[in-house]
Amino acid sequence: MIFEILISLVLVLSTIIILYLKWTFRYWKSRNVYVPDPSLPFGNVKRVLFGKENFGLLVANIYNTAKAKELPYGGLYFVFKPVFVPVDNKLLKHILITDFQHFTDRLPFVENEYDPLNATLFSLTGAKWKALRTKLTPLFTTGKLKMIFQTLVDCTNNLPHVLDDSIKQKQPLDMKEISARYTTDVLGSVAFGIDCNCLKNPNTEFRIYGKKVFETGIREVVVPLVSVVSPTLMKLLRLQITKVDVEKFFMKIVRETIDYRDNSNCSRNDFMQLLMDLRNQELKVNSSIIENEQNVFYQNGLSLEEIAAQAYVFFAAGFESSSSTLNFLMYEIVQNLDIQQKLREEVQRVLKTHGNKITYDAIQEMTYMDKCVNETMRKYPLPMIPRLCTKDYKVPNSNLIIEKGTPVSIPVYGIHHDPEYYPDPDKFDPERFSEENKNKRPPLTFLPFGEGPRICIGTTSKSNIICANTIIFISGLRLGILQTKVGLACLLRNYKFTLNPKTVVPLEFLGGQFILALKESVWIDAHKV
Ligand code: HEM
Repeated sequence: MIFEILISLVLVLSTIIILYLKWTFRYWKSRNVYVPDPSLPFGNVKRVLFGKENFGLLVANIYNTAKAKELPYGGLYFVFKPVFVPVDNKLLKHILITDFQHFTDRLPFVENEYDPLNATLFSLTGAKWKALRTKLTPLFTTGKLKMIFQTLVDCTNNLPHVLDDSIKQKQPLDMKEISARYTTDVLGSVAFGIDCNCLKNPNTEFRIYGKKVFETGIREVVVPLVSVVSPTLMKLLRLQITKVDVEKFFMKIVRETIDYRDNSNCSRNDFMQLLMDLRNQELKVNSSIIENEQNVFYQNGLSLEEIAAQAYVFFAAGFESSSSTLNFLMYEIVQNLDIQQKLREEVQRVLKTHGNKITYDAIQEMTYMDKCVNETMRKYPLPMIPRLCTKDYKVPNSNLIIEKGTPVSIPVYGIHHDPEYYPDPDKFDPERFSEENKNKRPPLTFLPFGEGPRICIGTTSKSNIICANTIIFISGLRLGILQTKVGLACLLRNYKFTLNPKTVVPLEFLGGQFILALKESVWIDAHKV
């Protein structure tokens, strides 16, 4: 009898869930929004959740199909959560810039009481985000970047040893690993003030925990899933995005560094020092950009947890993006040897006029390198940028209302591979970024750093940012690009590179990810010039 009751209960419950999902899956169709057919119970992301498809590429497919049907937008279901995908170029501008006050946040957001290391600029919301952004923006001025430039160059000191060893031992270089170790050295040094020496010793504690930040398992799929589908449940269950051992490690490092510098009265040219200097600075922030928040928001100096969180996000946000850019660029120039040769000639010629030293000004003079880096970020960007609708939004020239709480996926990969903007999009062609060609494209067709007030903080802004009543002109080279270029100049000045047959061509991306992560490494052979 009990068994029969149980079976009936399960049947009734399953029917209710199926009916609920079926009803949910009518959401976009009833609003006349194109959506690929969802399937029960995962909507459109079954293959993503089972590690078979990259989420950014799924969004790109929706962009392509909607664009082919001449539609201004499309949608998808992340399990049962409807997600909006803008396609039209003008609509993108509204969401990212003009009507930003409707889309100020991104998922997943974080409650800092039980996930302090994730209370970063990337995940904070509303006025808290605005206040912190205003506070941290001055850290990225040209002057500050010039100040830490030598630290970047020092991190390349061990690169030639790694190359010489591989030549001596006739072993190919695992470019993914080398880029990751070099980037860890740079970010460990500039964000945490630690000499990691990962290029010399790949098994340092910093590299081990740095790797853990990006390791994916079931937990790394389930927690972000809950955060997108039900932020309320995330709060109720006090789920933490950061892994506990990773949090402990980074908090310990920051505490020790701060104590050491305070007690020994020593300082360094790095972000950790700049963050420490912000400890006692009170700031009056005009948060009028965020509606329904109090107009003026007072932010106290940074606490230890806040310093740790920002150093951590500089590492987490800067690591994957910068190291993969270097990795993909090396892959492209071993496939296109004429481009490699032209790049090497530029590096050697410019360095000669700078006393054979890699200087800030020398890097800025390498214009062909700039084109190559841009073309790499076009072909291999962060494939999708998330936003969250924070206030109901009526899409211009349509009856559609994007409801508060709806996640928005900006289809960066789709745009960067759209033949209307980039003919023959799979071809690696740095000349797409000549002044003439750049001017031919509409705005918002190159989004490697995002756009609008939430654009990557390590970037140049076309607009000026108002901070504590002072206008700060952010200019010069972006930190992420700067470290990629410094690494590249060091690699190319004395070495040639060819593709090792171990590399799987064409490259394949891992499924189940939000970034373009490679399934297999890029293997290359180094030769002295
Ligand atoms: C080639 C290197 C890099 C690329 C391609 C890149 C790309 C991006 C992108 C696409 C976003 C999202 C922007 C948006 O939502 O509109 C972002 C945000 C961010 N990035 Fe970067 N990034 C790079 C390097 C760095 C570095 C080196 C740092 C730190 C030192 C950094 C810190 C951040 C932070 C803090 C945010 C969140 C900004 C906010 O919400 O206010 N990034 N980045």
